[in-house]
Amino acid sequence: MIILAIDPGSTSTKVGVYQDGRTQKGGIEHPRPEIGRFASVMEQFDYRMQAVRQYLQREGYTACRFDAVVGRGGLVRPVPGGIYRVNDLLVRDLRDAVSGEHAANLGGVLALGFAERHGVPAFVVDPPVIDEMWPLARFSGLEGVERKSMFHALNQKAVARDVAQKMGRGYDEVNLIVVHMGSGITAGAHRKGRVVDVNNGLNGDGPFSPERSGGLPVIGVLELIEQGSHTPEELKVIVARKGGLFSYLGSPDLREVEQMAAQGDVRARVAVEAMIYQVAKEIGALAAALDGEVDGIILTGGVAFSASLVEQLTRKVRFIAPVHLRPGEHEIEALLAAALRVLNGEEQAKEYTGERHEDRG
Ligand SMILES: Nc1ncnc2c1ncn2[C@@H]1O[C@H](COP(=O)(O)OP(=O)(O)OP(=O)(O)O)[C@@H](O)[C@H]1O
Ligand SMILES: CCCC(=O)O
Repeated sequence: MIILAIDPGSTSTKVGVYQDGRTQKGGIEHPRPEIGRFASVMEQFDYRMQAVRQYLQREGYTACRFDAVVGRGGLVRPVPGGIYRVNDLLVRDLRDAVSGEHAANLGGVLALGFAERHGVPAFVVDPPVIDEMWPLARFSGLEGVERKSMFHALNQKAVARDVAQKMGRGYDEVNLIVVHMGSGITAGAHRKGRVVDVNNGLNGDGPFSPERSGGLPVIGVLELIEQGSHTPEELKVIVARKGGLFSYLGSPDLREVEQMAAQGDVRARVAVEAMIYQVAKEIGALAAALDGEVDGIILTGGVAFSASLVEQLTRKVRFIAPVHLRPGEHEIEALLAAALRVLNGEEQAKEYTGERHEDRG
């Protein structure tokens, strides 16, 4: 059995190949000036196809016949968690960016691009739009503006299942707070297998991150528009891509920022401390949402590779529950394992119908 997994991120495309029990993982970096040439995510399709093709050639997979291709799910309409066969409707909603622009929108279309050449099925798994929020979490405080579920669902669920298993319990038996810290930061309350509350970093909700603003004082933002310094369209881009560490220091790269701090840049040190402070507050809020019944806190994503950040954050939140580290992302493994479950007949792929799903139970 040979399966190809494709996981597009904002500046890289990660690739995985499963072959008879073994997994090979790798990736292609896309320098910001190169990727910045494209006006939209979908315009990158040919460029990313070519990059994956070159990667497969380099690694000696040219003559391979894949049995399935699986991609990271994108911002389609809200759906229940699970594995989805890539169909025409799903491709249309990814192309139309019905729930917003994100590099992940390329996952399903790239998977289909390769699958069609091999005459095999393409799947996506646990897209970021999974909606399992309970009703109270949907309130924002203003009628007509609702909090929406959009988060690093694939990685959060993969590490949560892994930690639950290490605890000797099922994912649906434990309460976990999972914090994915990458370019964006999302923190989810996983209550017995269901993500009942989570911040949507792309929409200006939750802690600030390397490149997202997180929640902002609304009046301050409105004043920026009144003063004419930014249009609403510009502000939407800033909130999702040019906020956080980037806005304070001109870099969304925590490694670079930590270097600046180590060389005595006080602004860099304090900005990182502020990010840690906000993440800790978010974890505290989710602990309250779970009535204090928290079996573990999981720190994951690229930022969790920073020993100093993890140490400072752990000191602030370990009174809540034991802290587990799963640095980096575990998306390729989760994608390949899901496709394998479908091919082995252990799980059925769902049909994407484009109907909006909200778990309001
Ligand atoms: N060893 C490290 N030490 C400190 N920071 C790191 C390290 N490795 C990666 N990072 C930081 O992690 C961030 C990127 O994380 P990651 O690769 O998970 O993000 P992404 O895939 O671009 O976005 P996302 O995870 O939000 O989809 C960057 O700010 C990067 O500097
Ligand atoms: C994956 C959606 C959340 C984010 O990128 O911040």
